[in-house]
Formats: sequence, structure tokens, C-alpha cells
Amino acid sequence: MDKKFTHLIIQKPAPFVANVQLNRPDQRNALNYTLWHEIGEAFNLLSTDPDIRVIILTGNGKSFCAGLDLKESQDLLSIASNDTEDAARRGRKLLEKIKTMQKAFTLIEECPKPVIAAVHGHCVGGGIDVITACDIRYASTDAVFSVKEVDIGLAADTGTLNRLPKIGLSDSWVRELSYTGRLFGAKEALEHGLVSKVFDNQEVLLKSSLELASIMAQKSPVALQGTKVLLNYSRDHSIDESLKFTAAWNMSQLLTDDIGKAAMATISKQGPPKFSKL
Ligand SMILES: CC/C=C\C=C\CC(=O)SCCNC(=O)CCNC(=O)[C@H](O)C(C)(C)COP(=O)(O)OP(=O)(O)OC[C@H]1O[C@@H](n2cnc3c(N)ncnc32)[C@H](O)[C@@H]1OP(=O)(O)O
Repeated sequence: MDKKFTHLIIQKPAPFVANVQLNRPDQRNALNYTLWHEIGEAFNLLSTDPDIRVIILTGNGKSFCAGLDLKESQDLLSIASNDTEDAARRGRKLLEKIKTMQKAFTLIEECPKPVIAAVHGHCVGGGIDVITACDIRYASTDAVFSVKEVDIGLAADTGTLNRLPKIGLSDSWVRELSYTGRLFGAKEALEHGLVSKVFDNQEVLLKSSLELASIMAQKSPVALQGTKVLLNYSRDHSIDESLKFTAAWNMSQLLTDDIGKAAMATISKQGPPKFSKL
């Protein structure tokens, strides 16, 4: 990808795999508006990049992400306290701001390519918003999480409270974390299913994330992207609705050459076939 970002680095560590790196290490990857916006922009671009089939999301430096940049969030507060405008107008400005911020992380979810969040160090507040929009969450043993918003006087509004209840966790546990903001570690996150694997250190975490990404990147991109689209749809709809959507989706997608190539490779016991770009 040619686009240059201020607070993101995008590398291509393996064929068809992108590594999106949050890159404000000195601020523990706190999300200022530039980084917030760039996350959405990057995933939007990657969603149609035919050279990328799987994305790994990591944080550079000591932490994965320290959440909202508390030093650069003054304009949010200034909208709220601007007494030259009435409450309704200030409310409408806040609405637009929140919707824009929500959309940046929704673009991770809407990206049809699977996204693996590889979490080390702290992942708090907005960091949880980010990882709940990802498909797969891996962590290293040093990872520390917190649904921190309640501690700064707000109800999380950019994804956590909307997505955490949908990823198969205990409702009681989600509520306990959201009402207290308490820290919890990788072991607890694994026990409850917030992350699906924990690794001894960040190096092994990154290596294992790359291995996983490379396996997925060898699959038919038609099949892989369709699988993400259909899993997301079925999470948000009844079985009957999602069966209908699946049938309509595959009306076109079953016309792919990839099925023949994959079947032939299986029968002839060759390695994974080379699929055309999508
Ligand atoms: C509409 C609203 C939408 C979304 C709202 C989201 C809400 C949230 O995200 S709530 C969560 C907010 N974040 C926090 O409360 C975390 C604050 N940070 C910390 O607790 C710690 O920094 C740490 C993450 C536990 C890491 O600790 P440590 O490794 O010891 O580093 P520090 O020395 O504390 O920090 C280094 C450096 O980074 C700056 N920094 C860290 N976090 C933030 C932050 N969230 N915002 C701005 N800056 C941050 C910290 O100030 C230090 O800067 P120096 O200039 O070096 O002092």
C-alpha cells in the first residue's frame, strides 16, 4: 500500500498478509484523533487491496493500546462545555463526533479480510473497542486489559459495550468488567474466551499470529472473505434470516473457479492451489 500514515506502520511480513502496527509507542499507542481516523482509513483501503488476504493488528512499544488519548481529547470536552451554543446544538456535534469515531472501528469489522489482534502489554478503554472489532484475539502472558471507560466518567461508546456481549462471553463477567473497570490479565481473558490463545512472550505471539495468518492467506479469498461476511451476518440475525442471506450470497460466489481448483488440489494431494487475486 502506497499511502503513508502518521501513526500507523503497515508491513507485509508474508505473502498476502499485512501487519498494521499502531505506532505511537512513547504514548503507549494512545488513540488521538489522527490515529483513530487512520485506523479506519487503513482498514478501508486494505479491504479492497487484492494483495492482502489477512491482517494482523499489533501495537509498537510497551503497550498494545492505552485507549483514548486523554491529553488530546480536549476538543470533545470543549464541544460539551462551549456555552456559545445551546445544548441541542452541542449534542448534535457530539453525536457526529461519536458516530465518526465508532465508524473507524466498524471499518475493521466490515473489512472482509480476517483480522487477528495480537495483544501485548496494556490494552485498555479504546484498545478493547479495537480488539472486539477484530476476528481473532491472541495475547502474550504480559497482556493486561481493562474496560476502563467507567473510570473516566463515561459509558464506553465506540464498540466495547456493543461487541463484547456478542462474542460468546459470560454476561456476568462482561458486566463485572464494564461496571468496575478493573484490570485483568491474559489468563483470565483466555478462561472467559476474550482471547483464544496466550503465548509466553510477544515474540512467540507475533510468530504464531503470522503462522495463523499465513495458513488463512493460502485459502481461496472468495471462500475466506465470504466466511467472514457470513459469520458477521449470522451473529446479528436469526438463523432463518442468515440462511437466506447465505443462499443469496453463494448464488454468485459458488460460480468461482476456486472451488474447482481447491477440489482438484485435494484429490491430487498437491499443495494448496494458487488462487487469483480478489
Ligand atoms: C467519545 C469517547 C470515545 C472513546 C473513549 C474511550 C475511553 C478510553 O479509552 S478510557 C481509557 C483511557 N486510558 C487510560 O486511562 C490509560 C492511561 N494510561 C495508563 O494508565 C498507563 O499509561 C499505562 C497504559 C498503564 C502504561 O503505563 P506505563 O507503561 O507505566 O507508561 P506511562 O509512563 O504511564 O505512560 C508513558 C507515556 O504515555 C502517555 N500516555 C499513556 N496513556 C495515555 C493516554 N491514554 N492518553 C495520553 N497519553 C497517555 C503518558 O502520559 C506518558 O507520557 P509522558 O509524556 O512520557 O509522560
